[in-house]
Amino acid sequence: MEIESENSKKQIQNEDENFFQTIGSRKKLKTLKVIPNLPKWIDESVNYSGDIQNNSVGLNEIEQPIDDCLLNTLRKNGIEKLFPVQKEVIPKLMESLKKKKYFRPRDICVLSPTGSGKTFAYSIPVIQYLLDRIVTQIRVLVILPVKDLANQVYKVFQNFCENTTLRVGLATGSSSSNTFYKPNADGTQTICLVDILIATPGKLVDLIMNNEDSGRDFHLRNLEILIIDEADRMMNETQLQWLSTIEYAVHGSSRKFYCPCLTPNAESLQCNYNVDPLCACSTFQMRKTLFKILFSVTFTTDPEKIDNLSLYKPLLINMNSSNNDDLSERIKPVALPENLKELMVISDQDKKPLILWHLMKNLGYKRILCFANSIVNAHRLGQLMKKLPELIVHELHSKQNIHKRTKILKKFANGSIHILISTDVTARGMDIDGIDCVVSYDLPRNETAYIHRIGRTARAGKQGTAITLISPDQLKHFNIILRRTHKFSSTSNDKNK
Ligand SMILES: Nc1ncnc2c1ncn2[C@@H]1O[C@H](COP(=O)(O)OP(=O)(O)OP(=O)(O)O)[C@@H](O)[C@H]1O
Repeated sequence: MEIESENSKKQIQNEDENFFQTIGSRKKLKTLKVIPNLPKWIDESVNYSGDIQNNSVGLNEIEQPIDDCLLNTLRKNGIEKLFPVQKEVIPKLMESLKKKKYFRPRDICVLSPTGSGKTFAYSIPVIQYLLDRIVTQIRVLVILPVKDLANQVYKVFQNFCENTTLRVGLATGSSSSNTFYKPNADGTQTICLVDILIATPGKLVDLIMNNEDSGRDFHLRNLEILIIDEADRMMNETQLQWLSTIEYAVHGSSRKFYCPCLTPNAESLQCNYNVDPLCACSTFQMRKTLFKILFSVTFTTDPEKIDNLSLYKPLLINMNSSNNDDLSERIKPVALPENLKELMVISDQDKKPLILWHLMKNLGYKRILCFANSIVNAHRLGQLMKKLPELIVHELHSKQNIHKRTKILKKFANGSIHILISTDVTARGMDIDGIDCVVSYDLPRNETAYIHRIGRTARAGKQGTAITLISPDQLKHFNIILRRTHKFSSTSNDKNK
């Protein structure tokens, strides 16, 4: 009897466990994996190998020839070969831009690892496209998430445009000049002063909106090409609604227009030229279309965010060459720089500053970029490290103004600073020459942050080391980050782990 009642008790308990989740219980419930419903164009991506060592080509070896003045600038900067992303993307963009007069080009989205040369991949073809323009108008807009990055890209464009008649403008919160248009001699018209505008979203929205309010002379009615660098980060800047503001500034109040060829009753149907097939009306409106080009290391798997970009028949070029069957995994960060060595040091929190000192003094690293998770942490560590002998240490964070940050970065690049302790403000896109070691002093929050941090070294095919300092209790979290980062990375990366 007793045994029977024991059994029935157990049975009831098991049934209960199946129906109820007890809060705080250790039992793991199987959770179903959510598979995002991603658009078909991601499945139809064209994949290439991003191997800089084996897949670079000579400057004259691509299908569409690069103009002599751009070739001269490249050679002057010591560039003799085009990296894989440049080899694949430059001819495709040139071809799309050539045909742009007659056909609306497919929008292009490029995924490529950190330090693989994405900036040249978009700057060369758009400058070449503008070389024979007659009237100066803002025709190209490059959007970047932060001032420091916008500054960096501005310098690249300025360098390429030096021996041309093209003018480049910079619109960030701290840019010294905000004059992009001026009145002509008799004051009857306005003259545009820039062909290519590099901007951060906040400043650009401010220029567009204030122009509307106060009648200033800023407009984007002639904009033809929109380049979105660090596209995945830009997709998160939703609070400003920067993309719809730009599109509004280009197209005016309505992006739709009446399409009489599709219906006898013209008023009853509007043809959305973003999604509908080309027709007589849409070709008539061709001048008003905006060619969108996106560059990123990582990409969102959120279908809503992708949809918000309203891309036109997008073509995805993936330099990560992962052929994973799972669509959502294909656009995740997969490839790391080829010559990157990843290391981790398990240490108690109070020993970490000494490890940093040891790396510099005993292991011979010359220039270390060290990441902390907050301004307070960076400042505290900076103050402590400054007390250690024979080390020149500086800190860098968003509370410093852009001029101070630029000055520090310049000093760091020319070797006058040994260790730069930074928040994640420098983690994305910053190209600082000669960093031989990146240290994550605080554990990065996720795999995306980790990939961007370690991507500050081993750039352009060079060697580099990334070291993560972790306390024993962080090991589990760091393992998850590593597993996600290396899930599909190539064997060349695996051997460096
Ligand atoms: N063909 C080339 N030959 C030699 N160096 C190059 C070449 N192309 C680019 N570089 C150099 O490689 C470095 C990295 O380039 P870039 O900043 O464009 O990389 P990125 O892919 O945009 O990186 P991130 O994703 O981190 O922003 C730069 O210093 C650039 O001058």
